[in-house]
Amino acid sequence: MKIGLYFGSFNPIHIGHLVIANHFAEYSNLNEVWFVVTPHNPFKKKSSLLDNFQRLEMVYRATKDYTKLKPCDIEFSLPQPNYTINTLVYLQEKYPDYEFSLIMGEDNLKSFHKWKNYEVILENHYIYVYPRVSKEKIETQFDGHKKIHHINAPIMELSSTHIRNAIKKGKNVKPMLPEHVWEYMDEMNFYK
Ligand SMILES: Nc1ncnc2c1ncn2[C@@H]1O[C@H](COP(=O)(O)OP(=O)(O)OP(=O)(O)O)[C@@H](O)[C@H]1O
Ligand SMILES: O=C(O)c1ccc[n+]([C@@H]2O[C@H](COP(=O)([O-])O)[C@@H](O)[C@H]2O)c1
Repeated sequence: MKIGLYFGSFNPIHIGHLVIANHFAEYSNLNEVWFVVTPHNPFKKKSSLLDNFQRLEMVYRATKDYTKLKPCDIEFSLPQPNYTINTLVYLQEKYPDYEFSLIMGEDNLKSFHKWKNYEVILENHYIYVYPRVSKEKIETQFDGHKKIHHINAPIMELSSTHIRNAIKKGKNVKPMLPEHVWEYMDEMNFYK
């Protein structure tokens, strides 16, 4: 079983995330894509984050109609901030027969050399990188690395930050969110 791990805060999950995950589920050799909801990204402040379970609930609602896309709460029970290496080691021990790969945007690859034990991650896992912002490839120290594959996926310039700010200003953000997520956020008055 080949699993693509798509890590993020998902505060909230939006159409950009869903389009990417679905692209990998449909056009790569991955059997499933798991959205790993991160309680605390070591590079981000935790203060603006919605509760873990509410972010997980949004991922659950976004993926429930897609058989190959799954929410994953594995990081909720691991030490924080959440270093990806710890999660990968834990998952590999729990599912020894699965092959876990990472899915990340080109923006994240630029700072990947600052991640804890990134060399160990690269030794043991493939990384699938998709473009962000422009179709022109961003150069990094990982160019040509045999474990890193660049995949041509659709670009949607959306971000959770933009969505949260727009909601605060009273703007309509409905088209940027999976329908069930928008309904839940609206009902719960999130980010207002
Ligand atoms: N529009 C998008 N298209 C494709 N990938 C995205 C998009 N937005 C974010 N990602 C990627 O999704 C993963 C999880 O992202 P994250 O939850 O941090 O979302 P974000 O929209 O970047 O959030 P924030 O604005 O709060 O930083 C990261 O790998 C990030 O690069
Ligand atoms: O392991 C690390 O050192 C590390 C450093 C920065 C980010 N990450 C993980 O990368 C994921 C996506 O990050 P971001 O910046 O797009 O929110 C999230 O799950 C973080 O925990 C991991």
